[in-house]
Amino acid sequence: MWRRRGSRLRPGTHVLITGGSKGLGLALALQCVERGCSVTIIARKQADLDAALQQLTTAAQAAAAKAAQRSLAAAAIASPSKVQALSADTTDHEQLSKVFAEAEQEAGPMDVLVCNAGLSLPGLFVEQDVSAFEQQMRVNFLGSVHSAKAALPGMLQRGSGRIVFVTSSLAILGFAGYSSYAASKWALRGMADCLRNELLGTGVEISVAYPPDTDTPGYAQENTCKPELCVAVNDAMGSSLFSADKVARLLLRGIEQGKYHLPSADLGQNLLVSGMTSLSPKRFPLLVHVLLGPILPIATSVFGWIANSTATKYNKAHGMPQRPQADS
Ligand SMILES: NC(=O)C1=CN([C@@H]2O[C@H](COP(=O)(O)OP(=O)(O)OC[C@H]3O[C@@H](n4cnc5c(N)ncnc54)[C@H](OP(=O)(O)O)[C@@H]3O)[C@@H](O)[C@H]2O)C=CC1
Ligand SMILES: CCCCCCCCCCCCCCCC(=O)[C@@H](N)CO
Repeated sequence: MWRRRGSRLRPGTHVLITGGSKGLGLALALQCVERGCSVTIIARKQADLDAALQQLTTAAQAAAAKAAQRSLAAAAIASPSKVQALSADTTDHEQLSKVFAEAEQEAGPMDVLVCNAGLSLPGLFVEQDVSAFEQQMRVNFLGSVHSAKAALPGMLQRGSGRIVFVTSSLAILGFAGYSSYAASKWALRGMADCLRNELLGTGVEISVAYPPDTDTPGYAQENTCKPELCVAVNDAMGSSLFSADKVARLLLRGIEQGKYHLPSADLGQNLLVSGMTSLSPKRFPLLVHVLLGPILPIATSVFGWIANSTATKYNKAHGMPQRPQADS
C-alpha cells in the first residue's frame, strides 16, 4: 500500500477554498479557522464574500481567544489567523492566478487547495439545453482544472501540498435528472485519479470528496428545478440530507488523515466508493472487501434494482412512450 502523508490543519497552515462564500465551502472555511489555519476564500459575488469574511473574522478572533485561554502557542495568542476573501471566477485562469498570488503574498504559501466551487442544474436529458451541460463542465470540471493548475507549480517547487476535489455522490453513481451534473463530476473524479498517480513521490497529494445531499444555498437552488423523476429515484434509495457542518467535519478529518477518498456521512456511500473499480487506493482496507465477498455487489444490485424499477414505473405512469409490446 502507499504511505499516506496527513495534512495537519494547524495554526499557520494556509487553506484556500474556492466557492468559500457559501454552503459547504463556508462550513469548511469556518472549521479551518477554528483550528487556527489561515484561510482564503474565493467566489465571484462581493456581497457574499463580505458577509462570509465577517463571519470568518469573528470565528478567528474567538479561536485566538480560546487558544490564549488554554495558553497554547504564543503565536496564536498574539495574532488571530489570517482570513481573506477574494473575488475571482474559477473559470478565468488569469483572474485566478492573480488572486492566488495575492492570497499567498498575504498568508504564505498555499498548503491545501480545496476545489469546491460548483453548481448543480438538474434536468431531464431530453428537456435540458446543451448550454446546461456546457456550464457545469465549465465550472465544475474546468474551474477545478484552472484552480489546480494555478496552485500546482508552487506546491511542486516546495515539495508539499494537497489538492482536494469536491465531486459528489453522483461521481460514483448516476440516475435520472443528473446526466449533465454527473458528467461534470465523473470528469473531475477521472482527472483526480490520473493526477494522483502522476504526482506520486512529489510530496503533492490529492484527495477526492463525494458529498451526499447537503443543506446549502446551492441545494435549495437545485431543488427549484429538480425533475419529479429525479426526486422519486432519490427518495426511493433512501438518500438523506446532511448539514454542511457535518459533511465539512468528515472531509477535514479525512484530509488530516491524508486520505485519497474522503469519508462520507453515509455508510452505503463509503462502501460504494470503496468498491469502485479503479487503480486508486480502496476507501476501506482490501481485507474488508475480501471478507465482504459477494455482499457488496449484491447490496449495490439491490439499490440498482430500486432505482431502475422506480424510473420504469414513473415513465409508464407519466406517459413516456413505451417500448412496443411483442404480439402475443
Ligand atoms: N449541496 C449538495 O447537495 C452537494 C454539493 N456538492 C458540491 O459541493 C460544492 C459546493 O456546493 P454547495 O455548497 O451546495 O454550493 P453553493 O451554491 O451553496 O455555493 C457555491 C459557492 O461556489 C461559488 N461559485 C460558484 N461558481 C463559481 C465560479 N465560477 N467561480 C468562483 N466561485 C464560484 C459561489 O459563490 P459565487 O456565486 O459568488 O461565485 C459559492 O461561494 C459544489 O461543487 C457542489 O457541486 C456535491 C454534492 C452534494
Ligand atoms: C451498498 C450500496 C449503497 C448504495 C447507497 C446509495 C445511496 C444513493 C444516494 C444518492 C444520493 C445522491 C446525492 C446527490 C448529491 C448531489 O451532488 C446533489 N445534491 C447536487 O448538488
